[in-house]
Amino acid sequence: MVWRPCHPGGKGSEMSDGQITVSGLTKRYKNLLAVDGLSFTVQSGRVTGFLGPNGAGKTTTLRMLLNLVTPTAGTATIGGARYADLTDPVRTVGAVLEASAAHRGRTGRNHLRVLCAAAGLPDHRADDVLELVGLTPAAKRKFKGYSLGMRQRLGIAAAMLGDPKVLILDEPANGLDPEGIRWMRGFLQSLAKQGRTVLVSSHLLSEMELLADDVVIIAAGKLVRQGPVAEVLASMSTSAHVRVRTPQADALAAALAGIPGAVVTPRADGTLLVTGVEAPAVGKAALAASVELHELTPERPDLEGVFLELTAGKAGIR
Ligand SMILES: Nc1ncnc2c1ncn2[C@@H]1O[C@H](COP(=O)(O)OP(=O)(O)OP(=O)(O)O)[C@@H](O)[C@H]1O
Repeated sequence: MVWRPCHPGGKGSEMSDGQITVSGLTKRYKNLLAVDGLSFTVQSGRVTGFLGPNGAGKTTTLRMLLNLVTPTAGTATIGGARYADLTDPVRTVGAVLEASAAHRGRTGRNHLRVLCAAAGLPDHRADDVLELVGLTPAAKRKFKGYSLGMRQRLGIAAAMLGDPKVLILDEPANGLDPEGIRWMRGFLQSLAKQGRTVLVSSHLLSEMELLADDVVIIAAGKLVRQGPVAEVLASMSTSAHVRVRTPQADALAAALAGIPGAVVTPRADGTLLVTGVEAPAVGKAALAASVELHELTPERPDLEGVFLELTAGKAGIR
């Protein structure tokens, strides 16, 4: 086989056929609908966060995408084809579903060379991907001496051997230290910038807010919300609220009582949570009532808040 790297980045079209389309995807285990008529799309050139409470069906969905689990109904395609029908799966999709496992006595480099041989890829791809994930200095060290972070990088290196258009990762940040997480974020974003499709499941919502362009949120096997992170957050802006610090809490509550929809709730940290009214109106009411303010901060919901609100009561571990 002749190795022709894709040279992503220069020509978007080379990488543009990596859309993932999940349509009516369903998986039943006896009485349990692990995935229940799920439909969503994942675009190339973007990092998409796949979010859901424990047991929501994320791993099962990813495994169906990769033909590791047979769907009860529905389809999952990558670039228009089911995984099983891909003509060149190694170049089309790379996946990291769990922390990398390798022969303990084998070096990282040899582990990757074995995978190259199995996939019909040239040996030098092992060195290419070690470089890509910053593992070159550890290339000749044995796997048993690798830290968890290094094992995660090795797993990603293995997924990148075929220079795939699509990368699928299940909880890649698990067990990484802050530096490792920062590296992962930059790495995945750079792959998306090259036009690749990056689908990453995670329960680290604050991290997802930094990492992802789009999110797909599921609960109890069903789609709850999908779209660009900014839009999903904006769609929840009705629950925007204002944090107020004042030594005259009662007077402020009285001043706000005249504003329809305004609700004042004391918080444990001594501040007041004001909902149903924007910050300028709170400030104006306080001024009119001569209430002294020490803090007036609009708080937009973050992804964590949105996630909890959208998935509330929709089953955790089933
Ligand atoms: N092989 C199986 N047999 C029976 N039930 C299964 C099987 N695999 C998964 N399940 C169940 O399907 C549901 C969805 O599991 P899945 O692992 O897909 O969820 P998840 O969103 O990835 O959760 P987590 O974040 O905890 O990994 C769970 O209730 C799980 O127990």
